[in-house]
Amino acid sequence: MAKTLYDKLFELNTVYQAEGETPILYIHRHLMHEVTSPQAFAGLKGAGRQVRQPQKTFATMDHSISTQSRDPAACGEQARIQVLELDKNCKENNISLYDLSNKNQGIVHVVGPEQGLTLPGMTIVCGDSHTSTHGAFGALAFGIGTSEVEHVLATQTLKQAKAKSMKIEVRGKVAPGITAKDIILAIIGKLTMAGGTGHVVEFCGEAITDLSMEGRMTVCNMAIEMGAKAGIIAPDQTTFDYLQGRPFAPKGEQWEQAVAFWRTLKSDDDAVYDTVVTLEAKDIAPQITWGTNPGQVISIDQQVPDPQQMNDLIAQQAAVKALKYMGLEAHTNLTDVPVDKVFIGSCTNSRIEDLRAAAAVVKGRKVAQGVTALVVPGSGLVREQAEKEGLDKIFREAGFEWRLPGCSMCLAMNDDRLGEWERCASTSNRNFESRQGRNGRTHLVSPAMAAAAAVFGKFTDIRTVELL
Ligand SMILES: CC(C)[C@H](C(=O)O)[C@@H](O)C(=O)O
Ligand code: SF4
Repeated sequence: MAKTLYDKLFELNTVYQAEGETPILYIHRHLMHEVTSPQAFAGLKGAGRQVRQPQKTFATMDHSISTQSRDPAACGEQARIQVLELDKNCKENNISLYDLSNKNQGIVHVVGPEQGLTLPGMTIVCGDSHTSTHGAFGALAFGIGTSEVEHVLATQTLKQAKAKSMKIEVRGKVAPGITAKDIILAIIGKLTMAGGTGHVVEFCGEAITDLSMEGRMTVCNMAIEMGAKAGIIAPDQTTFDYLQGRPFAPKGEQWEQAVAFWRTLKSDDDAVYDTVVTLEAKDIAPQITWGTNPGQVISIDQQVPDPQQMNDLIAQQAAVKALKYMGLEAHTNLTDVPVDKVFIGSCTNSRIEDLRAAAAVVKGRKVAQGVTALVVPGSGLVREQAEKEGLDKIFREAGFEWRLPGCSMCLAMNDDRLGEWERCASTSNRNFESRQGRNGRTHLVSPAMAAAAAVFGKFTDIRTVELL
């Protein structure tokens, strides 16, 4: 029978299967950060068990750290304990750690691909929902809970039922200025935040294969925001070119063999999916969320929707509540709405291409009066590359803060957060109530749109902005 890419990845990595039982997958890479690992290590220790394959686990520090200083105590006692626990646990168990003094340190989903740890065909897990990012390489990658982290540490395997399959095809080419972030927000807008529930989503079509690896990661990163278990994109030459020469990528003859195998990782032409969704790329305009879930999204040239015009009662009630929280009226043009803060960063949009896109808009301009704007590179290597290209200078001269790598203002778990009722243009992936700080208001946008909001002081249609 014809197989989908997901079928192939699942079969390839199943090490135990029996009638009436949940299959068991082998796990190639276990990524880790300071927030979801301490209890897992404690559980393991309590049970007197060892880490089964420490060389397959890689850790970094990202959530509970400051991006203004490398002092582990900078974000308070709880954060300090988390960070030091991770350090201790990695040392005790021979696990590689990119700690705060390591130049490769950064957000776990930026670091993995960058190091070549993320390879096609692999199973990759992490105690973090945005592990779906790694699916951009044709890996089966998904977030797991803390008890599963413990299980993977002990066995290097995981019980996993097979999900349903969904194909999302984005046909044709996007218009100039439209980015991966706009594509995925438009998809979530169409499907809603629950549209992918129970599915592993394969993204395909010309607009997807046209994307760089950075763009593909942005798309798969947010698969989780429509409720999907994972997102995947079939590997191709773009994938191989990105990976070649990375520290953990295969070398020499092994590289050739690997690429030959990776080329087989695609859905058969006549493969059947449980759900199929199609979008036309040319219809996608710059996207911006107006509400408190990522499905509450519009094109920048549309007005904020009127709940009274919504047929679905639940959607209507959610919209009323969201508008109240966001301090917005129906029929508002968001291009009339000022912002207080701008956050360019997170595992969705903190890679070099994202910073280049933002810098292109910022160049020759200044951050608007009253706006606080920060750029937080996703990793030490992204930061280094950006500095080599002089992007840091462009940002600093315009009045942006240029930070050290970490999750920063994506979530209110460190020293960066929104003040009460502050409005933020953010390149991150979640906009629920208080996500970026108590009673903060988040609008999810692309890096170029965030940069435009910073320099014009209000949301701006990137298609109207001239590059200086
Ligand atoms: C802290 C962590 C468990 C969490 C996640 O799983 O996604 C975080 O990364 C987030 O983005 O909310
Ligand atoms: S950057 Fe944000 S979404 Fe990504 S792992 Fe960190 S907190 Fe989660």
